[in-house]
Amino acid sequence: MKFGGSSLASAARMREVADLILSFPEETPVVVLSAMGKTTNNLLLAGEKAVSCGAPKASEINELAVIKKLHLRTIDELGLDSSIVSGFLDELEQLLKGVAMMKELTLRTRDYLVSFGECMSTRIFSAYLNKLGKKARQYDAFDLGFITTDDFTNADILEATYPAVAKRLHGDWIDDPAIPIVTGFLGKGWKSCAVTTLGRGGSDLTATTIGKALGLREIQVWKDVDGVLTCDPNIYANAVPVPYLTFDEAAELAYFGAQVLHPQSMRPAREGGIPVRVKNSYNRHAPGTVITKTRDMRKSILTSIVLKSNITMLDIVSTRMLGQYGFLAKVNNNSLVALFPYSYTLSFIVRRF
Ligand SMILES: Nc1ncnc2c1ncn2[C@@H]1O[C@H](COP(=O)(O)OP(=O)(O)O)[C@@H](O)[C@H]1O
Ligand SMILES: N[C@@H](CC(=O)OP(=O)(O)O)C(=O)O
Repeated sequence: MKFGGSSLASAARMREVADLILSFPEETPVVVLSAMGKTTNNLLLAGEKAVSCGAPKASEINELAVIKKLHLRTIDELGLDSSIVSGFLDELEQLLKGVAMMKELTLRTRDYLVSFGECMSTRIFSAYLNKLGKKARQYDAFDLGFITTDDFTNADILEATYPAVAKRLHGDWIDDPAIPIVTGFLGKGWKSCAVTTLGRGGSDLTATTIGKALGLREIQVWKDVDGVLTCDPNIYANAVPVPYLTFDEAAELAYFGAQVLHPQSMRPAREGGIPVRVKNSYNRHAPGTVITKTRDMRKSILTSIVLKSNITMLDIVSTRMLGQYGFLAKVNNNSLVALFPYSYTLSFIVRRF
């Protein structure tokens, strides 16, 4: 079960999520959590401000105060001990001072900086479940076996992750059963051994990776909408849930910008043949969207519409392309979104910078 930042924005939401998990007493879920609310955005903003504010002012960055307030208030309202996060909050402040001194925020430091969000949310939630009498154990994905490429801010999960995660979670469960509470979004670079992140929204990928590693029956991704909708609800308020999708359809929607799922997250589920259910933590009885390998295609012609902004369409027309090959190899495809090859026309859709 994965819960995104929108499901964990406050102490009240944490209570609700705990209640939801405990409402399946016969299940033994693995729980994956994102950072609370908008914490990742605030950490990134704080990092950017630190670059230019000068070391003495780093402690006064507004986003740092917002992050501190949210986490300390949540701990207080849940009746937990502030020592759960105080070490992280102190270190975060030191890190921002360091960034301010260096006047530089590398991609590697950026990943370390944002990791504080998931490290804190999982510790708070795990402590809360334990307080409720439900035994839980917190895991940092980078210590659990999530091994990634060293592409900071957009790392890819390596194959070695699956056996490593399975071994650790099985072993711990046999030794001392407790609900695992795992940080989403984070990994460990295989060469650098530094904290990496899986790209924005990467906790969905953490969840499907664990699903495949353990061969689970189902992967549930809990959001703040009634499933994957026919359109982004911020663009069209009357969008309705799509009850069934295939992995390919969901991956395609995510790739073309439907923010609801991480673009890579369908891959492990597809490889493991594990259904993904997208549910609403604010409306738990809504059926949501079930994503599987195949579905009945007879009823729907159009599944969902994605709007992608800042793109340009380029048509290249030349009769010299007829019967030729190797033309595409010469095209710089760094910003390529889609390509339509015809006999002597190439239509490109590229990102606008
Ligand atoms: N086609 C779509 N279906 C559902 N939600 C969408 C779609 N396109 C964009 N969204 C947005 O995605 C949000 C959910 O994704 P996200 O914010 O990543 O959730 P979480 O933080 O809970 O993981 C919704 O609140 C909605 O605004
Ligand atoms: N906290 C990270 C990872 C994530 O998956 O978040 P969410 O589940 O809230 O989209 C982010 O904001 O990108």
